[in-house]
Amino acid sequence: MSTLAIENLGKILGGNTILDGLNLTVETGEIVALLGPSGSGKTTLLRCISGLESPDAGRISIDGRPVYDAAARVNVPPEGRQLGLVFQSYALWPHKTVSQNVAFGLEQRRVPRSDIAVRVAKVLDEIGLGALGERYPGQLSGGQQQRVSLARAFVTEPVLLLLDEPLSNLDAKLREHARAWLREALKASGKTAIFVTHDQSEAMAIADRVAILRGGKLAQYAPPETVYDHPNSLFVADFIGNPNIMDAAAVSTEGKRVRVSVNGATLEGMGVHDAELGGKVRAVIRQEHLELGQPGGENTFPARHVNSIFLGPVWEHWVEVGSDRLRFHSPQKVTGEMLTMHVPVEKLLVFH
Ligand SMILES: Nc1ncnc2c1ncn2[C@@H]1O[C@H](COP(=O)(O)OP(=O)(O)OP(=O)(O)O)[C@@H](O)[C@H]1O
Repeated sequence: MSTLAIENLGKILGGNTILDGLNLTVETGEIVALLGPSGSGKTTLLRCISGLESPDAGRISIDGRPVYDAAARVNVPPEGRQLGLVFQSYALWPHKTVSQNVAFGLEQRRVPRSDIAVRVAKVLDEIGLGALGERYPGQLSGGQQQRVSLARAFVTEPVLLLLDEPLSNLDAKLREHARAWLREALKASGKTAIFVTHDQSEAMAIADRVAILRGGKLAQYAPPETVYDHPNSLFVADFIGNPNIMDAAAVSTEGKRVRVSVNGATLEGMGVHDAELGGKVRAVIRQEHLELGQPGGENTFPARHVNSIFLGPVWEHWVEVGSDRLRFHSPQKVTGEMLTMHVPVEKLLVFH
C-alpha cells in the first residue's frame, strides 16, 4: 500500500515554476531520499508534503486520505496530517530535559500523563537514549541530540516521517556512523520516511529508493544501485558519482552495444538510448571502472599520466586523453608517462 501519493504537483514561487507536474509514490515502510542539484525543488516538495507550503496544483494523499487537492479545494493543515518532522537544527527546547522534549508532542495532544511516561521511556530505550532522559540538550553530543529529535518524531506514532537534512549538523566521522544507525532505526520502526539530503552517499546508504529531482520534475526514481549502475540520462549519470565523461562519436550500433570513436580510439560500450544514437555522443566511465590494461587489449586506449595522489586506501590517478582529463583508482602507485587504460564494455555508458 502507498503511504504517500503525489500526483501532478505544481508550485510557483516568485513567478518561477518550482514543482512542475511532479508525481511520486512512497510505499508503506519505504525510505525515500530526495536528491538533486541546488534549486531543484527538494525543500519545496518536503514543505508541500508537510503542509508548511501550499502547492498550486495537483493532489497529495497520505495513508489514502487526501491532504491537498487543488481541484477539490482540500488543504489539511500540518497538524492534521499525522506527520513526524525532523529538522536539521534538531529544534530541541534547551530548558527541557530529554524526556520533557520527547513528551512535549504528546502533552499537546492531551495524552494522559501515565501513558506519556510509558511511551517516552519506550521510545528513548528503542533509540538508545534510555539512560539520558534527565539530561538537558546542552549536555548531549550532536549525535545524541539528533537521536532526541528522532525520538520526538517517533513518539507521536506518525504515519509518515519527514526529515530535512537530518545528519548535516554532524561532523564527517559521526555522520558515517549516523547514517547506518538512522537506516537501522527507521527500518526497525517500520516507519515510512522521506528525507532531503545534499549528500549522495548518504542518500544511497539510507534510502530504499532515491528520487532525483531536476527543475521540479523527477529525473529518475529507483533503488540506489539502479540509479548508480543504470542511470536513465546523462544528467543522472553525471550527477551521481562524479564520473569521467568524454566527447565521442557513435560509429555503429548492434542492439544495445555501441561502437564509439573517442580521441582516436575505437571503444565498445552500452547505449542507454540506442534509438537516438548517431553522431555526437557522450561516453561515461565511472572512476572505479577505469583500470590499467595491456597494450593492444580489447577496449583499451592510450592515455598520458599527469598526476597521482595518495588517498589512504587507494591511489587516485589523473590521465589525459586528447582534451579530456580522466580519473581512476588503484591500490598501488603508477609510474610511467604513457599508460594503457581499459574499460569493460558493459561499464562504458553511451548517451546521446
Ligand atoms: N519564497 C520564494 N520565492 C521565490 N523563489 C523561491 C522561494 N523559495 C524558494 N524559491 C526558489 O525555488 C527553487 C527551489 O528551491 P528549493 O529550496 O526547493 O530547492 P532545493 O532543491 O531544496 O535547493 P537546495 O539544495 O539549494 O536546498 C530555488 O530556485 C529557489 O530560489
